[in-house]
Amino acid sequence: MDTGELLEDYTPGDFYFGTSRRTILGSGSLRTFTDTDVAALSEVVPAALAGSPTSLAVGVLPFDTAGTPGHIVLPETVRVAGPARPASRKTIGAASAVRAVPEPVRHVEAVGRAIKILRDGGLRKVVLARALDLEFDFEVSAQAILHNLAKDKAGAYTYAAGLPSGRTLLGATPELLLSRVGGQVISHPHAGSAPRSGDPVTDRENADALAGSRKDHIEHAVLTEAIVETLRPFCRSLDVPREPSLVSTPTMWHLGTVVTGELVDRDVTALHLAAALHPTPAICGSPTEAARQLVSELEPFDRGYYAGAVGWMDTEGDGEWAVSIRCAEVAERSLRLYAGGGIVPASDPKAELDETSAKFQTLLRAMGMEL
Ligand SMILES: C=C(O[C@@H]1C=C(C(=O)O)C=C[C@H]1O)C(=O)O
Repeated sequence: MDTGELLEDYTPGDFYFGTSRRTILGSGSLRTFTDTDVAALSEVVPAALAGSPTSLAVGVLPFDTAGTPGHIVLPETVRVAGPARPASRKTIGAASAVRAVPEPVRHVEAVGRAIKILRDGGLRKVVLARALDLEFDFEVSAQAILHNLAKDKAGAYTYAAGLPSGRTLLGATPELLLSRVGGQVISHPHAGSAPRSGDPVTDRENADALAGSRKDHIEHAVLTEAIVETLRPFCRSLDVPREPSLVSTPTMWHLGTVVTGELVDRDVTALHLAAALHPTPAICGSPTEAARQLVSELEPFDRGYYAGAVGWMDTEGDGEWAVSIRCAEVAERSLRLYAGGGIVPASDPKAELDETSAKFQTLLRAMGMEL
Protein backbone atom coordinates (compact mmCIF):
# COMPACT_ATOMS: atom_id res chain seq x y z
CA MET A 1 0.00 0.00 0.00
CA ASP A 2 1.21 3.51 -0.77
CA THR A 3 2.34 4.86 2.59
CA GLY A 4 1.28 8.41 1.78
CA GLU A 5 -2.22 7.30 0.89
CA LEU A 6 -3.73 7.09 4.37
CA LEU A 7 -2.63 10.60 5.27
CA GLU A 8 -4.11 11.95 2.03
CA ASP A 9 -7.33 9.98 2.57
CA TYR A 10 -7.88 11.42 6.06
CA THR A 11 -11.06 13.46 6.37
CA PRO A 12 -12.34 15.21 9.53
CA GLY A 13 -14.14 12.76 11.81
CA ASP A 14 -11.60 10.01 11.01
CA PHE A 15 -9.05 8.76 13.49
CA TYR A 16 -5.43 9.08 12.36
CA PHE A 17 -2.40 7.87 14.30
CA GLY A 18 1.01 7.96 12.64
CA THR A 19 4.39 6.90 14.05
CA SER A 20 7.81 6.15 12.53
CA ARG A 21 6.65 2.53 12.20
CA ARG A 22 3.09 2.67 10.96
CA THR A 23 0.02 4.69 10.10
CA ILE A 24 -3.51 3.88 11.24
CA LEU A 25 -6.63 5.36 9.69
CA GLY A 26 -10.01 4.53 11.19
CA SER A 27 -13.10 5.77 9.33
CA GLY A 28 -16.81 5.59 10.03
CA SER A 29 -18.30 4.21 13.21
CA LEU A 30 -19.89 0.86 14.05
CA ARG A 31 -20.25 1.86 17.69
CA THR A 32 -19.32 4.90 19.75
CA PHE A 33 -18.73 5.00 23.49
CA THR A 34 -18.91 8.44 25.08
CA ASP A 35 -18.67 8.32 28.86
CA THR A 36 -17.21 10.42 31.68
CA ASP A 37 -16.48 7.20 33.56
CA VAL A 38 -13.17 6.28 31.94
CA ALA A 39 -12.67 3.22 34.15
CA ALA A 40 -16.05 1.91 32.92
CA LEU A 41 -15.05 2.66 29.31
CA SER A 42 -11.89 0.63 29.71
CA GLU A 43 -14.07 -2.37 30.71
CA VAL A 44 -16.90 -1.95 28.21
CA VAL A 45 -14.81 -1.21 25.10
CA PRO A 46 -12.68 -4.41 25.09
CA ALA A 47 -15.84 -6.50 25.51
CA ALA A 48 -17.57 -4.69 22.62
CA LEU A 49 -14.45 -4.97 20.46
CA ALA A 50 -14.28 -8.72 21.05
CA GLY A 51 -17.78 -9.15 19.61
CA SER A 52 -17.30 -6.75 16.72
CA PRO A 53 -16.09 -7.28 13.13
CA THR A 54 -13.65 -4.38 13.44
CA SER A 55 -10.04 -4.85 14.54
CA LEU A 56 -9.44 -1.72 16.63
CA ALA A 57 -10.99 0.62 19.17
CA VAL A 58 -9.68 4.18 18.75
CA GLY A 59 -10.24 7.51 20.44
CA VAL A 60 -9.48 10.08 23.06
CA LEU A 61 -9.59 10.49 26.82
CA PRO A 62 -10.08 14.03 28.19
CA PHE A 63 -7.77 15.73 30.69
CA ASP A 64 -10.53 15.81 33.29
CA THR A 65 -13.71 13.79 33.10
CA ALA A 66 -15.60 16.30 35.29
CA GLY A 67 -17.08 17.97 32.20
CA THR A 68 -15.65 16.13 29.21
CA PRO A 69 -16.31 12.47 28.36
CA GLY A 70 -13.91 9.87 27.04
CA HIS A 71 -14.77 9.13 23.41
CA ILE A 72 -13.94 5.74 21.90
CA VAL A 73 -15.05 4.55 18.48
CA LEU A 74 -15.12 1.13 16.81
CA PRO A 75 -14.47 2.29 13.23
CA GLU A 76 -16.27 0.80 10.26
CA THR A 77 -13.00 0.51 8.37
CA VAL A 78 -9.47 0.34 9.71
CA ARG A 79 -6.52 0.68 7.37
CA VAL A 80 -2.94 0.20 8.50
CA ALA A 81 0.12 1.10 6.43
CA GLY A 82 3.79 2.01 6.81
CA PRO A 83 4.95 5.44 7.99
CA ALA A 84 3.69 8.50 6.12
CA ARG A 85 6.39 10.33 4.16
CA PRO A 86 4.78 13.37 2.58
CA ALA A 87 6.99 14.92 -0.10
CA SER A 88 5.80 18.49 0.00
CA ARG A 89 4.14 20.95 2.37
CA LYS A 90 0.61 22.24 2.09
CA THR A 91 -0.44 25.86 2.44
CA ILE A 92 -2.90 26.65 5.21
CA GLY A 93 -3.44 30.40 4.77
CA ALA A 94 -3.12 33.19 7.29
CA ALA A 95 -5.19 33.68 10.44
CA SER A 96 -7.29 36.84 10.55
CA ALA A 97 -7.09 37.10 14.36
CA VAL A 98 -4.95 35.63 17.14
CA ARG A 99 -5.88 35.88 20.81
CA ALA A 100 -4.00 34.53 23.82
CA VAL A 101 -6.15 32.98 26.59
CA PRO A 102 -5.26 34.19 29.15
CA GLU A 103 -3.18 37.25 28.21
CA PRO A 104 0.52 36.35 28.61
CA VAL A 105 0.85 38.65 31.65
CA ARG A 106 -2.02 36.78 33.35
CA HIS A 107 -0.33 33.45 32.70
CA VAL A 108 2.85 34.79 34.33
CA GLU A 109 0.72 35.85 37.33
CA ALA A 110 -0.94 32.43 37.56
CA VAL A 111 2.45 30.71 37.47
CA GLY A 112 3.63 33.09 40.22
CA ARG A 113 0.60 32.16 42.32
CA ALA A 114 1.25 28.46 41.73
CA ILE A 115 4.90 28.82 42.77
CA LYS A 116 3.84 30.53 46.00
CA ILE A 117 1.33 27.75 46.75
CA LEU A 118 3.98 25.11 46.01
CA ARG A 119 6.51 26.83 48.26
CA ASP A 120 3.93 27.10 51.06
CA GLY A 121 3.81 23.32 50.98
CA GLY A 122 1.50 20.49 50.11
CA LEU A 123 2.18 20.15 46.39
CA ARG A 124 5.31 19.02 44.58
CA LYS A 125 4.35 19.99 41.04
CA VAL A 126 1.51 21.49 39.02
CA VAL A 127 1.23 21.88 35.24
CA LEU A 128 -0.29 25.14 34.01
CA ALA A 129 -1.34 25.67 30.42
CA ARG A 130 -2.53 28.49 28.22
CA ALA A 131 -4.31 28.63 24.89
CA LEU A 132 -4.07 30.54 21.61
CA ASP A 133 -7.27 31.13 19.65
CA LEU A 134 -6.80 31.58 15.90
CA GLU A 135 -9.57 32.74 13.62
CA PHE A 136 -9.74 32.42 9.84
CA ASP A 137 -11.88 33.92 7.08
CA PHE A 138 -12.08 30.49 5.44
CA GLU A 139 -12.49 26.87 6.46
CA VAL A 140 -9.21 25.54 7.82
CA SER A 141 -8.05 22.20 6.43
CA ALA A 142 -7.35 19.76 9.26
CA GLN A 143 -5.93 17.41 6.62
CA ALA A 144 -3.38 20.00 5.50
CA ILE A 145 -2.22 20.66 9.07
CA LEU A 146 -1.93 16.94 9.74
CA HIS A 147 -0.01 16.53 6.49
CA ASN A 148 2.48 19.25 7.52
CA LEU A 149 2.88 17.82 11.04
CA ALA A 150 3.79 14.47 9.44
CA LYS A 151 6.11 16.21 6.97
CA ASP A 152 7.86 18.07 9.83
CA LYS A 153 8.12 14.83 11.87
CA ALA A 154 6.85 17.22 14.51
CA GLY A 155 6.45 14.54 17.20
CA ALA A 156 6.73 10.77 17.55
CA TYR A 157 2.92 10.44 17.36
CA THR A 158 1.00 12.47 14.78
CA TYR A 159 -2.71 12.25 15.45
CA ALA A 160 -6.20 13.43 14.69
CA ALA A 161 -9.44 12.34 16.31
CA GLY A 162 -13.06 13.31 15.89
CA LEU A 163 -14.63 14.70 19.07
CA PRO A 164 -18.23 14.41 20.30
CA SER A 165 -18.70 18.11 19.43
CA GLY A 166 -17.93 17.36 15.78
CA ARG A 167 -14.63 19.20 16.12
CA THR A 168 -11.22 17.63 15.61
CA LEU A 169 -8.31 17.27 17.98
CA LEU A 170 -5.05 17.12 16.09
CA GLY A 171 -1.40 17.38 16.95
CA ALA A 172 2.02 15.75 17.10
CA THR A 173 3.16 14.66 20.55
CA PRO A 174 6.52 13.27 21.59
CA GLU A 175 5.14 11.54 24.67
CA LEU A 176 4.02 7.92 25.01
CA LEU A 177 1.64 7.35 27.91
CA LEU A 178 1.57 3.62 27.40
CA SER A 179 2.04 0.92 24.79
CA ARG A 180 1.31 -2.75 25.26
CA VAL A 181 2.55 -5.51 22.95
CA GLY A 182 1.80 -8.95 24.34
CA GLY A 183 3.15 -8.99 27.87
CA GLN A 184 5.43 -5.98 27.41
CA VAL A 185 4.43 -2.47 28.43
CA ILE A 186 6.36 0.72 27.70
CA SER A 187 5.83 4.25 28.95
CA HIS A 188 8.01 7.18 27.85
CA PRO A 189 7.24 10.06 30.22
CA HIS A 190 8.60 13.51 29.33
CA ALA A 191 9.16 16.41 31.74
CA GLY A 192 11.81 19.11 31.68
CA SER A 193 11.97 21.30 28.59
CA ALA A 194 14.14 23.71 26.62
CA PRO A 195 13.59 25.26 23.18
CA ARG A 196 15.50 24.12 20.09
CA SER A 197 17.47 26.79 18.24
CA GLY A 198 18.34 27.21 14.57
CA ASP A 199 21.85 28.08 15.68
CA PRO A 200 23.71 24.80 16.43
CA VAL A 201 25.81 26.32 19.23
CA THR A 202 22.79 27.78 21.04
CA ASP A 203 20.88 24.56 20.42
CA ARG A 204 23.64 22.51 22.11
CA GLU A 205 23.86 25.01 24.97
CA ASN A 206 20.10 24.72 25.55
CA ALA A 207 20.36 20.92 25.59
CA ASP A 208 23.33 20.96 27.97
CA ALA A 209 21.62 23.43 30.28
CA LEU A 210 18.54 21.18 30.40
CA ALA A 211 20.64 18.06 31.05
CA GLY A 212 22.31 19.88 33.95
CA SER A 213 19.23 21.63 35.38
CA ARG A 214 18.38 20.56 38.92
CA LYS A 215 14.91 22.12 38.63
CA ASP A 216 14.12 20.08 35.50
CA HIS A 217 15.44 16.86 37.03
CA ILE A 218 13.13 17.39 40.03
CA GLU A 219 10.18 18.00 37.67
CA HIS A 220 11.08 14.82 35.85
CA ALA A 221 11.61 12.67 38.95
CA VAL A 222 8.11 13.49 40.26
CA LEU A 223 6.72 12.19 36.96
CA THR A 224 8.78 9.02 36.67
CA GLU A 225 8.04 8.08 40.29
CA ALA A 226 4.29 8.34 39.62
CA ILE A 227 4.49 6.23 36.44
CA VAL A 228 6.50 3.54 38.22
CA GLU A 229 4.19 3.54 41.23
CA THR A 230 1.13 3.03 39.02
CA LEU A 231 2.68 0.37 36.79
CA ARG A 232 4.36 -1.63 39.57
CA PRO A 233 1.30 -3.61 40.73
CA PHE A 234 0.59 -4.63 37.12
CA CYS A 235 4.14 -5.79 36.35
CA ARG A 236 6.30 -8.73 37.41
CA SER A 237 9.39 -6.75 36.44
CA LEU A 238 10.02 -3.08 35.62
CA ASP A 239 13.09 -1.54 34.07
CA VAL A 240 13.63 2.11 35.00
CA PRO A 241 16.82 3.89 33.92
CA ARG A 242 18.46 5.72 36.80
CA GLU A 243 18.76 9.00 34.88
CA PRO A 244 16.52 10.54 32.20
CA SER A 245 17.89 11.08 28.67
CA LEU A 246 17.68 14.08 26.38
CA VAL A 247 15.01 13.65 23.73
CA SER A 248 14.08 16.12 21.02
CA THR A 249 11.44 17.23 18.57
CA PRO A 250 12.14 19.83 15.85
CA THR A 251 11.03 22.53 18.33
CA MET A 252 11.81 21.24 21.86
CA TRP A 253 14.36 19.43 23.99
CA HIS A 254 12.98 17.31 26.82
CA LEU A 255 14.08 14.96 29.53
CA GLY A 256 12.55 11.52 28.93
CA THR A 257 12.71 8.13 30.63
CA VAL A 258 11.78 4.88 28.88
CA VAL A 259 10.07 2.66 31.47
CA THR A 260 9.52 -0.96 30.39
CA GLY A 261 7.68 -3.67 32.23
CA GLU A 262 6.46 -7.24 31.93
CA LEU A 263 2.77 -7.70 32.76
CA VAL A 264 1.65 -10.15 35.43
CA ASP A 265 -1.76 -10.55 33.82
CA ARG A 266 -2.18 -10.32 30.04
CA ASP A 267 -5.89 -9.65 30.43
CA VAL A 268 -5.02 -6.10 31.46
CA THR A 269 -5.51 -4.07 28.27
CA ALA A 270 -3.59 -1.08 26.92
CA LEU A 271 -6.68 1.08 27.47
CA HIS A 272 -7.01 -0.07 31.09
CA LEU A 273 -3.36 0.79 31.79
CA ALA A 274 -3.62 4.15 30.02
CA ALA A 275 -6.70 5.02 32.09
CA ALA A 276 -4.89 3.95 35.28
CA LEU A 277 -1.86 6.16 34.49
CA HIS A 278 -3.79 9.23 33.40
CA PRO A 279 -3.50 12.10 34.44
CA THR A 280 0.24 11.83 35.04
CA PRO A 281 2.32 14.62 36.59
CA ALA A 282 3.54 15.42 33.02
CA ILE A 283 0.27 17.24 32.43
CA CYS A 284 -1.40 17.55 35.86
CA GLY A 285 0.92 17.47 38.88
CA SER A 286 1.51 15.81 42.20
CA PRO A 287 -0.33 14.93 44.33
CA THR A 288 -2.84 14.43 41.52
CA GLU A 289 -6.07 15.66 43.13
CA ALA A 290 -4.57 18.79 44.67
CA ALA A 291 -2.87 19.61 41.36
CA ARG A 292 -6.07 19.03 39.37
CA GLN A 293 -7.89 21.39 41.73
CA LEU A 294 -5.21 24.06 41.32
CA VAL A 295 -5.34 23.71 37.51
CA SER A 296 -9.09 24.34 37.54
CA GLU A 297 -8.63 27.36 39.83
CA LEU A 298 -5.77 28.98 37.91
CA GLU A 299 -6.58 28.24 34.24
CA PRO A 300 -9.39 30.39 32.75
CA PHE A 301 -10.52 27.72 30.25
CA ASP A 302 -11.49 24.08 30.04
CA ARG A 303 -8.73 21.82 28.72
CA GLY A 304 -11.16 19.50 26.96
CA TYR A 305 -9.09 16.82 25.22
CA TYR A 306 -5.78 18.68 25.54
CA ALA A 307 -3.52 16.91 28.06
CA GLY A 308 -5.61 13.78 27.80
CA ALA A 309 -4.72 10.67 25.85
CA VAL A 310 -5.17 9.58 22.24
CA GLY A 311 -4.68 6.11 20.85
CA TRP A 312 -5.93 2.69 19.89
CA MET A 313 -6.35 -0.82 21.19
CA ASP A 314 -6.78 -4.13 19.32
CA THR A 315 -8.72 -7.31 20.10
CA GLU A 316 -5.70 -8.77 21.93
CA GLY A 317 -5.61 -5.78 24.30
CA ASP A 318 -2.45 -4.42 22.69
CA GLY A 319 -2.31 -0.74 21.83
CA GLU A 320 -0.63 2.64 21.97
CA TRP A 321 -1.84 5.68 23.90
CA ALA A 322 0.00 8.97 23.57
CA VAL A 323 -0.32 12.08 25.75
CA SER A 324 -2.48 14.54 23.76
CA ILE A 325 -0.24 17.61 23.85
CA ARG A 326 1.23 19.87 21.09
CA CYS A 327 -2.27 19.98 19.70
CA ALA A 328 -5.17 22.11 18.59
CA GLU A 329 -8.91 21.72 18.67
CA VAL A 330 -10.11 22.58 15.20
CA ALA A 331 -13.55 23.99 14.37
CA GLU A 332 -14.49 25.14 10.88
CA ARG A 333 -12.97 28.60 10.90
CA SER A 334 -11.13 28.61 14.18
CA LEU A 335 -8.52 26.70 16.12
CA ARG A 336 -7.57 26.61 19.77
CA LEU A 337 -3.95 25.68 20.42
CA TYR A 338 -2.79 24.58 23.87
CA ALA A 339 0.58 24.48 25.62
CA GLY A 340 1.55 23.98 29.24
CA GLY A 341 4.53 23.43 31.46
CA GLY A 342 5.35 21.83 34.77
CA ILE A 343 5.81 24.20 37.72
CA VAL A 344 7.93 23.26 40.75
CA PRO A 345 8.98 25.54 43.65
CA ALA A 346 12.19 26.53 41.80
CA SER A 347 10.36 27.59 38.60
CA ASP A 348 10.56 31.09 37.14
CA PRO A 349 7.27 32.59 35.82
CA LYS A 350 8.75 34.37 32.78
CA ALA A 351 10.68 31.23 31.75
CA GLU A 352 7.43 29.27 32.00
CA LEU A 353 5.70 31.71 29.66
CA ASP A 354 8.57 31.32 27.17
CA GLU A 355 8.32 27.54 27.44
CA THR A 356 4.66 27.57 26.47
CA SER A 357 5.46 29.91 23.54
CA ALA A 358 8.10 27.44 22.34
CA LYS A 359 5.65 24.54 22.65
CA PHE A 360 3.07 26.37 20.49
CA GLN A 361 5.63 26.28 17.66
CA THR A 362 4.84 22.62 16.86
CA LEU A 363 1.41 23.62 15.53
CA LEU A 364 2.33 27.12 14.37
CA ARG A 365 5.11 25.79 12.14
CA ALA A 366 2.80 23.20 10.64
CA MET A 367 0.43 26.05 9.83
CA GLY A 368 3.18 28.12 8.26
CA MET A 369 2.89 30.73 11.00
CA GLU A 370 5.77 32.15 12.99
CA LEU A 371 4.59 34.23 15.93
C1 LIG B 1 2.14 20.05 29.05
C2 LIG B 1 2.91 19.98 27.96
O1 LIG B 1 4.07 19.28 27.89
C3 LIG B 1 4.48 18.47 28.98
C4 LIG B 1 5.26 19.22 29.95
C5 LIG B 1 6.65 19.24 29.93
C6 LIG B 1 7.42 20.11 30.89
O2 LIG B 1 6.79 20.75 31.74
O3 LIG B 1 8.64 20.19 30.79
C7 LIG B 1 7.35 18.44 29.00
C8 LIG B 1 6.69 17.58 28.22
C9 LIG B 1 5.25 17.31 28.39
O4 LIG B 1 5.09 16.23 29.25
C10 LIG B 1 2.53 20.65 26.69
O5 LIG B 1 3.24 20.51 25.70
O6 LIG B 1 1.47 21.32 26.68
